[in-house]
Amino acid sequence: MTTNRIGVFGANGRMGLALLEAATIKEQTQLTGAYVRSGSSLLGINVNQVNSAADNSVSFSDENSIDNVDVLIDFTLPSGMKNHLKTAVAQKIPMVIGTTGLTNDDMALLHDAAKHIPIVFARNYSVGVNVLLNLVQTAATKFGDDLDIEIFEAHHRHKIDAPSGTALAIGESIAQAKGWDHDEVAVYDRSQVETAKSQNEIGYSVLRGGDIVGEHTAYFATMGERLELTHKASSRMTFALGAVRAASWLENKPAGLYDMQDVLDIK
Ligand SMILES: NC(=O)C1=CN([C@@H]2O[C@H](COP(=O)(O)OP(=O)(O)OC[C@H]3O[C@@H](n4cnc5c(N)ncnc54)[C@H](OP(=O)(O)O)[C@@H]3O)[C@@H](O)[C@H]2O)C=CC1
Ligand SMILES: O=C(O)C1=N[C@H](C(=O)O)C[C@H](O)C1
Repeated sequence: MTTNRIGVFGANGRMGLALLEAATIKEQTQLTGAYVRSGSSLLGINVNQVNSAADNSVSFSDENSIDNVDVLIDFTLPSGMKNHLKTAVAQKIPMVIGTTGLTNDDMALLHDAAKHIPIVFARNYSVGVNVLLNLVQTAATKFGDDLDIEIFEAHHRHKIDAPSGTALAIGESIAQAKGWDHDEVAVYDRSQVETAKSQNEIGYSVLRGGDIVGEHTAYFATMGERLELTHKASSRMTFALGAVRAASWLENKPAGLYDMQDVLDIK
């Protein structure tokens, strides 16, 4: 296997820093780009000064000057991701994207871009959550119709989007198995719904606090019993190593939109 040269957008972010380390320590990959915004005070500074586990031959550089990379990784915000996507398409460089909080319009841009370059997009790069996406489909269909489905997620105090991308992916996976339109069955705010819960709903609830890396529980509750399927991430390196694995998997793939279940071959 050849060595993939990896460039990381948003390299100074929480995930960015973990990705610099993951691309450095994986044998099949080499970190060659640590991209930050134009004007960042980090430009020119060795990445090793910010994360001592990251390759000390690389310095932070401007996100508008990409070269010497085989694949780009983006865990930023939707506004950043859209710009980075344009750059990747213009330079025909495959992308791994983990940014959440995307709108339907943003998703349409991803689908368009994937006509030109191969892209892996996943709202969670852990193995556990991608297995969970299959398990919830089994749970949702093995109980009868008298079933209440709720999804709870907890994250650190800095997280902006809610519910998390992973919570929505779990809900969409359940909706698909039930033959439901997710947008029609999702309930985000029960305080405004002054009726009892119906069984054709997926309810979401959210906690934000401290340094929680990411926790998700899908509840399947009926009369007399309740099944709870929980995933807990305890390190961002889990996501970063998954994303770097996806970057290696992308080598020689044709243009198209893939996800982490494709990478893990568990669809
Ligand atoms: N799919 C998955 O497995 C996971 C996904 N995530 C997602 O990754 C994203 C980032 O999370 P996290 O690292 O915690 O966030 P941070 O806030 O720590 O980092 C965000 C990074 O994005 C950069 N950025 C933001 N806006 C722009 C822009 N318009 N142009 C260029 N760069 C920009 C920031 O740069 P600056 O400092 O200059 O603002 C910073 O480097 C979130 O959407 C999160 O939900 C997180 C973990 C796992
Ligand atoms: O913002 C985070 O931190 C995370 N975001 C992703 C999400 O929105 O699901 C994945 C993970 O849970 C951490």
